[in-house]
Amino acid sequence: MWCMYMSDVAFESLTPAEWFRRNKEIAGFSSPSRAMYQTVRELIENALDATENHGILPSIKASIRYVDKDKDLYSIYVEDNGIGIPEEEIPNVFGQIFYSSKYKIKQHRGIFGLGAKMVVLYAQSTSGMPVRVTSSMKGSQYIYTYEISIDTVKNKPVIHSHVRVENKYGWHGTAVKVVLEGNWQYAKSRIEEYFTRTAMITPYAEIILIEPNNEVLRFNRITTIMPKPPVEGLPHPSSIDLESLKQLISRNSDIPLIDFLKENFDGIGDETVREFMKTVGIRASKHVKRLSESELRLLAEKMRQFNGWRRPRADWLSPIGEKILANGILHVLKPEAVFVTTRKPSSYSGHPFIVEAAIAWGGSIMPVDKPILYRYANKVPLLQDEGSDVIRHVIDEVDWSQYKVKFPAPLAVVVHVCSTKIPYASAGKEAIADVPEIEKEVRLAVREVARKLKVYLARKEKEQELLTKYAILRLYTDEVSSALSFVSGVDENVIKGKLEELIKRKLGLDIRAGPPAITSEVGNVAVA
Ligand SMILES: Nc1ncnc2c1ncn2[C@@H]1O[C@H](COP(=O)(O)OP(=O)(O)OP(=O)(O)O)[C@@H](O)[C@H]1O
Repeated sequence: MWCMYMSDVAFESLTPAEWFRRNKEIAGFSSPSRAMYQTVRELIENALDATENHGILPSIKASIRYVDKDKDLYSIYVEDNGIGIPEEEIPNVFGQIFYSSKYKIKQHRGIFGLGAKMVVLYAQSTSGMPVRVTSSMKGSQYIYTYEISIDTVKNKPVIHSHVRVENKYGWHGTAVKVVLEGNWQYAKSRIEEYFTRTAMITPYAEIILIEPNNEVLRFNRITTIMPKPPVEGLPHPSSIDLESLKQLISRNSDIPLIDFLKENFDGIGDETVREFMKTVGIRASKHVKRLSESELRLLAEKMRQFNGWRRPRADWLSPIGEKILANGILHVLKPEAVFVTTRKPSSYSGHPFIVEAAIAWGGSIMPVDKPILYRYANKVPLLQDEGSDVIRHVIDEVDWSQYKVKFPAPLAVVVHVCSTKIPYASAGKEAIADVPEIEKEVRLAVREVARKLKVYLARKEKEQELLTKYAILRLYTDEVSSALSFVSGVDENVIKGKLEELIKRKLGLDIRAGPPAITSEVGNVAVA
């Protein structure tokens, strides 16, 4: 019976490409509209990584066009002016799942080495057409174009065509075109929202989207100041586990443990390493390749537990920065005032992170019953799964009345978390998990900008009170001046002028400033 059962069970192995072809929804390709949005998102994120992370001001052109309206087939095209992709790498970059240049300790939008391949897989599963990739590296003599699909059984690229032309005008960048099944009607608003939210934190980018009906969504570059690109970092000792320790040792030459630690980790200086070695009980001069299994286990455990490491460095991060963030928000949301903060670097489990927060108030922001929340992780707008995001949880617990906010109120809150490892709550990369250290920093950041808002609202309230008092007193000046002029014979206008001066002095208003008015705060930026 048992044997029969066993003989009924057939085992097989799937390549990552085949597995993801069967489980597209895990990567966000769950329906034609969602797939359209996800495609745009993956391609735009690659385009931004290829430009700003290399100090290039991004110019991105995207278009979505009908290919066959009856069959819901669309072409999606995204072109950037980035560093380009080496010619020989293009097939693997678009045709092999888990192939990436971003498996590094450094802040990127991309992390998995999956996005572009999911786009190709979805396109070939729906339209049957390969992706077309055109690219040229900076300074390259040629522009090369490939047509590629994925052999999912082998997880390898299939090259349909490969041409090379002379690069006459020194173009560099990458242009990707795919044809896939979509649903523009349902995807439109989410895609437009994605572009708008992206533009809000990248005011140094020029982004254009041409929609199927030829409508154009354009975001002009309003500043040429960009965040400093991140540099590549080393792992922090408190983020290490046994397997990563073994891998690092196997990639190294057989050197003494103390040198291995100093050379391969962030935050380990001479003094720290000496202190640490006292807690481990392994000889500092022992060569790493001679460490036994139990010594390796002990070492990894002690590295995670030791409290004396320096904090992870934040050079691997690239926060947006207060001025750029304020500029972007003013440009896109057009509020009356904006308050911004970039917090100092912090860390969780050995991963550095920085939280940035902004509050935008009034102007074109419509009054709502709870704050409009704009969430970002590594400069990527998060549009889905808001309910499971730590940022939403923090915002929900804020008592806004403490900050003089009475709902409905024209209040938008922007929170950006950047890290070498964003702890996403799910594979869809749409929500940040509840990590206590991140939660605390988000809370502090939001409170910091909320306090600025409170000061601003208190000042406005006072101005409003003065305005009302002035208006009431001003009602009587004509009558009183006329009566006093009649009794004293002094010119009525002279008395009126004196009376107005007196009122202003008593109300503490600037006499030269003319009648009081709420000062225009359009464009007011307060950097907390
Ligand atoms: N427009 C582009 N310009 C330059 N390089 C690109 C571009 N698009 C993709 N690449 C290269 O292809 C690699 C794979 O991209 P892919 O979208 O599959 O994964 P990823 O961006 O590394 O991670 P994720 O799956 O999280 O998006 C990138 O790491 C990058 O090196």
